[in-house]
Amino acid sequence: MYYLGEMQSTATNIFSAYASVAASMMLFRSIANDIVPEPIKTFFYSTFGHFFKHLFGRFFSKISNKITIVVDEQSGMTRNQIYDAAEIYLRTKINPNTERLKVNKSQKQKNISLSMAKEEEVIDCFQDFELKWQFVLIEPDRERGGYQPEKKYFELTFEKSHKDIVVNEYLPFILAKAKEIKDEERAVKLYTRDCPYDSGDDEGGNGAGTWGCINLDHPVTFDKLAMDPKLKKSIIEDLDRFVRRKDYYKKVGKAWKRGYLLYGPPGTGKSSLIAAMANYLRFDVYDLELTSLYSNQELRRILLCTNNRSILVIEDIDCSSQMHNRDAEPESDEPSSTKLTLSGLLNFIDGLWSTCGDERIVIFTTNHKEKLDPALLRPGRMDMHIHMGYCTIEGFDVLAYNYLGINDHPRLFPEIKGLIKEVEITPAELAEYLMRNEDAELALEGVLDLLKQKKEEKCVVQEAKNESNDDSKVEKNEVVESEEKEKKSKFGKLVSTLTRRSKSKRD
Ligand SMILES: Nc1ncnc2c1ncn2[C@@H]1O[C@H](COP(=O)(O)OP(=O)(O)OP(=O)(O)O)[C@@H](O)[C@H]1O
Ligand SMILES: [Mg+2]
Repeated sequence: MYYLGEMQSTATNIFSAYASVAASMMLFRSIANDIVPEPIKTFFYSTFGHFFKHLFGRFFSKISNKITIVVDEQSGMTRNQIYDAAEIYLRTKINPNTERLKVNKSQKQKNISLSMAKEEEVIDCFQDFELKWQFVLIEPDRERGGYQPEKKYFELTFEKSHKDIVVNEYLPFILAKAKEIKDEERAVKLYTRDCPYDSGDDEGGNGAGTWGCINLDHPVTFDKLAMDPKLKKSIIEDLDRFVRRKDYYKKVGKAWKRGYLLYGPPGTGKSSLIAAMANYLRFDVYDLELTSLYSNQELRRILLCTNNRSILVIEDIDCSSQMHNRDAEPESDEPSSTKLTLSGLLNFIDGLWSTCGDERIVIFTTNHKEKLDPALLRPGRMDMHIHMGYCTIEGFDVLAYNYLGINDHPRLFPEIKGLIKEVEITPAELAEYLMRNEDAELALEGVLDLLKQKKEEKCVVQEAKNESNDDSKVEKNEVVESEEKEKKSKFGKLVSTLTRRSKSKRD
């Protein structure tokens, strides 16, 4: 047996006595296995039925080439990471016929999880061989009194020939898989500066008074977002590529970070997209309100207190940059290097800070891309510019399915879709109307009325425009006419003056 984790020291002589007995047993079993021919074993099995089959099965399997690794809960004074990883990983392998399970939920977990109960076994497959996990719990002997901790460990049994693969590949695979599951299960956090709650998180990085956090219980996911399907696909691919390219970023000497600029009218889903990204990657979100900051130094301090695998969000960057163009305040006597400026922010994000952490995403949002400082739009600054526009037909399909659970309505869908092509309507407006009635048909009628109203408004605006165009044409014509009249009159005057002069000359 191999012991991973804490090795309890026992008296050497007891151990060696045990070892020699065990060795003799092994030798005896091995000889027995070799000398008892297969037909005799089969004869025994068929003749003495289940009892002997079980007995001999156990006996002969024990002599087979199996090895057992013990994965203790503790590794010295600390927890054994392999034990923790195995516990998480094995939850996904629980056999449906298992009769006893344990149920768990910690504060950091989103959902309830099940794990193996005492003495339960789980069979796993790796590459092309089988492994057996058994959970062992040794409860304290109450009669002995005094403090005795309970002892928990897993026994992992497999064929000896696979020992190297298990140690070098299977156990690292379990560590990686458990991390993936843990990330998947942990609640995504939303950090803001004005949140009164502390994270209660001991992962470090959150200086007291710097960021408070709550769970980001935003239910939005990519499939619920109404947006251009190609754009959605390209965003998901971009995120996937980003997270799997750690080595690539290292190789090309770039900080492992990515920047997105989301722009579009209010209510088109910029904030929803950020939440969908966070839920997809299971990254925490740091929502930074620049108006609450007064200097580049403060910004630096704040940003240094953010964790890896996170999204830093600065919404309405056009407003923030205007507000903090503090160089424009002539009466301010702060040295310009300490004031908060957009260039300070960009330099920090692009500069050394970006190399301090891993898997960082920065997202800026704006309703007015055209108002942005060109420094922000410079190629290479934000890796992807994402336009969130008015609702399209595909977007409506997503919303209708999401809010009403329907894919079609023979009468209302065609009319609604026809109007969606003609008018500008945000997904937020549509969502609001789709939610107004539980009855799908009534909700769709509401949407149709809204769209008709929008179309009417559009027509009125168009007519007004046309009229104002006509007016300006009329005005233009009038101006031309009056100018011509004036010219004519001037010409007339000139003619009459000249005629008068020539007349007088003649006279
Ligand atoms: N593209 C979308 N897909 C699905 N729902 C959407 C979409 N856009 C908006 N919504 C709905 O409208 C609400 C408001 O949208 P959201 O806050 O994401 O818009 P925004 O673009 O961030 O607006 P603002 O520019 O005002 O910040 C969302 O909670 C969601 O219910
Ligand atoms: Mg928003």
